[in-house]
Amino acid sequence: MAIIDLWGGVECSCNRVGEQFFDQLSRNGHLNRISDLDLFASLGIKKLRYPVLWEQVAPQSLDRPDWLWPDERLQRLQELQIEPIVGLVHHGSGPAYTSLTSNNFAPLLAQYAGLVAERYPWVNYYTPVNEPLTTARFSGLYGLWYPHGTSDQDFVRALLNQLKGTRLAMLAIRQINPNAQLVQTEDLGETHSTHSLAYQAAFENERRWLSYDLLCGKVTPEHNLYKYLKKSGATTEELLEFVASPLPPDIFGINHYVTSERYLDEHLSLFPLHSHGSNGKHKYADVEAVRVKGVERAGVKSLLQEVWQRYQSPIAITEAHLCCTREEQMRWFMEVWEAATDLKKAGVNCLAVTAWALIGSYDWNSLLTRSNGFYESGIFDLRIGDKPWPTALVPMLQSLSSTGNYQHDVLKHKGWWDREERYAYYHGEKYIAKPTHKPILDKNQRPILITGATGTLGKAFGRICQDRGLSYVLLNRKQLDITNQASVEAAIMQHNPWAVINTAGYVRVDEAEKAPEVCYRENTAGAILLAEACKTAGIQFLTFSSDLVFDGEKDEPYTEEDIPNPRNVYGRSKALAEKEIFKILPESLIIRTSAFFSSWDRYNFVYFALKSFLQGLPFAAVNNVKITATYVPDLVHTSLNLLIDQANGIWHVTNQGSYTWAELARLVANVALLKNVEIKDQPISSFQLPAYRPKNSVLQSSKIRLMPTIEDALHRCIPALMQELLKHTKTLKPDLIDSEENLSRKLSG
Ligand SMILES: NC(=O)c1ccc[n+]([C@@H]2O[C@H](COP(=O)([O-])OP(=O)(O)OC[C@H]3O[C@@H](n4cnc5c(N)ncnc54)[C@H](OP(=O)(O)O)[C@@H]3O)[C@@H](O)[C@H]2O)c1
Ligand SMILES: Cc1cn([C@H]2C[C@H](O)[C@@H](COP(=O)(O)OP(=O)(O)O[C@H]3O[C@@H](C)[C@H](O)[C@@H](O)[C@H]3O)O2)c(=O)[nH]c1=O
Repeated sequence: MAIIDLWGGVECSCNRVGEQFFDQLSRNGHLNRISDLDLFASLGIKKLRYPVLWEQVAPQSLDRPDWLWPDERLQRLQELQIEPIVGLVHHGSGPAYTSLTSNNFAPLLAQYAGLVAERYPWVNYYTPVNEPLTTARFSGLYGLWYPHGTSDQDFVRALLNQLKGTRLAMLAIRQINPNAQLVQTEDLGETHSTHSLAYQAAFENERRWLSYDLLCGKVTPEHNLYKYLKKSGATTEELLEFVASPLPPDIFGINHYVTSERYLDEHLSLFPLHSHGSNGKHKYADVEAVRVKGVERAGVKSLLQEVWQRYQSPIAITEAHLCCTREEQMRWFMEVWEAATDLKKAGVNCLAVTAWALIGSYDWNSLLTRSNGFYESGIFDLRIGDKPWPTALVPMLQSLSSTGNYQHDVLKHKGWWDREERYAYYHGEKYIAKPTHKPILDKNQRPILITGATGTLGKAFGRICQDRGLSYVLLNRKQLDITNQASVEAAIMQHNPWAVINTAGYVRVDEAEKAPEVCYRENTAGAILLAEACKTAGIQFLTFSSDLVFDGEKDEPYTEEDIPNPRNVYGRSKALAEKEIFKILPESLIIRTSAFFSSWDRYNFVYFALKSFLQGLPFAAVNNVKITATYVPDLVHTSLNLLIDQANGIWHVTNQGSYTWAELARLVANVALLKNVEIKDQPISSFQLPAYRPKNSVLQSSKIRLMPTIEDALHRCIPALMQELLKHTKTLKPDLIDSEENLSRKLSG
């Protein structure tokens, strides 16, 4: 039985930048997808942080509120027996007829809150203003959000108005529902620093409590920040009003992120420009403490203990979310859940952990100041399928909400925030962590078994499993010959993997025409043997197929729904493998992909083209065959996410975009900033290749929309590839690169 509750929350920030409102609900589509609520209910959540946002219900004036959307949604939550924690303002500054520094903000918010309570008198939990201190920092101190203040005066005014608004809102709500509870959320990350900035860290470590201290009436003239507030424009009356009639939160909601703890350092040159700032006295960088070696982070458990000791009131984690790969998201949530559960067992009144950003969020990497479509998946991923795709976190949360426990092999390893490779800074120096390269990362963690250790894809899986803290065994042909049943069964017996990834195969397309039996043995018979062994062992199986299963007669891209009709031996061996594998193990995951490129190997078209260009040699390229190309690291990351999500069936995973080989060669030259390269466009027939090549083998996925474009991937690949080539290319033609400055910019990526 779980001793704490699982809550959920939809990322619903609606912040204003200039005259533009950035609204997550329309970005993540929840605004028009009520069916999400049923998905949320399937997680076993008891409460849902849910928006009835002021900016959306009464954008023009409080006289003409539009209740259509919240009526429908709150009614559905009642039907689903999910208790809403209603949020009225989420990183916003209110509708355009008010703002965080306007004196009408608090009374108007209270008026709106009263209207909401009248409409939904059964609602018992409210967060009138989410994270008032964070919003006041971004809107009043850092100038990022409206009204774009950059002073202590604006910061304090914005903070006090939000807290006065919260107090008055709860009073108005309790006129209607006296039992209504205030769930006050805040991000309380501790600040660390160098010795010389200890004073600023001490100030910030006091300031982080201000929302709670003010609401609890603790900010008396004796409070450490009372003078600071007065100096920054707060009046004695408004401060003493909080003391006279405190309105302490009924539940202290902590929004805690791996980046919440900060580190201040005056050695600016060490840190990226975007982290530089100042307090008017010193210039310093403000970075996430998790990246700084030698900084002892408090961590979520001690933070929750600190809140408990300070306020002795019910607490809950009201936002737990990590922008990262599946297994890391699972590890982060599990760490927070275990911390809360342990504290509950130790007598702390810790109520729940909230799975935040259930359907993900957009553009937090720009602090919600730009619409670049940078998406972070949540418990559900919006980039897969035609409805929110249940990631591997769904079965985890379903188990936690019912039993309080969950087992998965990927959880038996530390998260990146606890691994050496996280460090980027150390004692005033840049710090490059020495990767500790060992496959079996944790003896009692069952590995992923990867075949094809000497191959392009096999090696890439090894590297990335290491980087992601996923235990793996990478076996070469001697250690596991996929065409030999005894060898396959022995390897599975010996390593007891939780999944098998087959990257082994015969890829010499032209030679296959003359050696069909070897090609079929390695691409078909071998893959079938592995599928049978996985079926017997009851474990997951992932293998790779190719765009060459198609005949190329279609003018449009091929999707997963298209019927294969291979025109060469290699393609036929792959198509047959697909069919036979699903007969044996229908839950298999088969990823069709095409035309690899990476900076980790030299047997790919991008490498050949770049090498010719740098040698000033003409490069002959096919101009009448259209393909999609695939950046191997992107393919591996996506494949691992799909495997951990227990996806099955056929999936097309390539980078987005389609080119002829000649067009791809030109794109490579452009991205590498090379001019005067000689590309000779030639029809495929001129290459007289033994194997037929379909004139169009462009792959597109009707299921997945998360792979970056080919151009974006080339920008990430070419700097390392150039480094590689310049190291090994004797005959470099300098005039190719239009300026040294461009060469160094290109090489630095
Ligand atoms: N390259 C592409 O552009 C591309 C595109 C679409 C799909 N694919 C598919 O992706 C997969 C990986 O391709 P890749 O480019 O990484 O190929 P690769 O570099 O040629 O590697 C193939 C690997 O398979 C191993 N292998 C072959 N037969 C084996 C056997 N009987 N037992 C054990 N290992 C065996 C090879 O070992 P040895 O070194 O001992 O021969 C080699 O390590 C293949 O299924 C391929 O069809 C590739
Ligand atoms: C080397 C080279 C190739 N090409 C063209 C001709 C070929 O059709 C094409 C690629 O040549 P090859 O690498 O031999 O690839 P290929 O056509 O055999 O490629 C295939 O390999 C299979 C393993 C994969 O499953 C397929 O997805 C696909 O990538 O590029 C040029 O235009 N100029 C060149 O200099």
